[in-house]
Amino acid sequence: MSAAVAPRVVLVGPMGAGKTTVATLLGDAWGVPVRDTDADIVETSGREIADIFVESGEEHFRDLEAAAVVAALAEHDGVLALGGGAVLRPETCDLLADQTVVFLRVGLSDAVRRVGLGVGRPLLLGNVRARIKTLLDERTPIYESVADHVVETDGRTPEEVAAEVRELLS
Ligand SMILES: Nc1ncnc2c1ncn2[C@@H]1O[C@H](COP(=O)(O)OP(=O)(O)O)[C@@H](O)[C@H]1O
Ligand SMILES: O=C(O)C1=C[C@@H](OP(=O)(O)O)[C@@H](O)[C@H](O)C1
Ligand SMILES: [Mg+2]
Repeated sequence: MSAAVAPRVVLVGPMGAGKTTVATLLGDAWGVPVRDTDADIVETSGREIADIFVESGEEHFRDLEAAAVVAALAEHDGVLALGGGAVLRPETCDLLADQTVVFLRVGLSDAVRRVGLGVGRPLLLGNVRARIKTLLDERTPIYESVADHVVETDGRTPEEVAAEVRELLS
């Protein structure tokens, strides 16, 4: 059974897919609030994402992220953007089964172009292109498994992507 409060849409996908950007455009278009689990984690922990990874490790970040997803799904009825690795936790995927989930797909070249040097995204430290390729290979099947809709973002502007999401959900 769906919760009484539920996001209108949950955006998933890799770093650089445009989840954060498109969430804001959708919120503006629909006139609903926007949440992003990365921003929620920064606010509740008082630390930047990169600092959490460096000081406390990825697993601790994933714990905070899983808790941020639970809170957002329970409290928020607007647009919700997840971090790219949120789907690594099976309990998060289970929760997404009751939600309307859109997978913003991005290919390797566009993702690399968009994240640049990966500043602020600690998992990309080192060879950004090689790291993104590994993450895309590992995670694409998970994004596909939780998604109700897949929207391609390569070669498209965030506005075009947001327009397709709006059309899909209208
Ligand atoms: N469709 C797009 N085309 C070009 N650049 C984009 C697109 N979507 C997002 N961007 C840019 O890519 C970068 C990463 O976007 P962001 O929304 O933070 O992605 P995510 O939250 O999925 O990691 C930002 O600089 C953003 O302006
Ligand atoms: O893919 C990941 O593991 C991560 C994605 C980031 O969010 P975006 O996907 O919004 O960049 C952020 O949560 C963190 O750097 C880890
Ligand atoms: Mg983001």
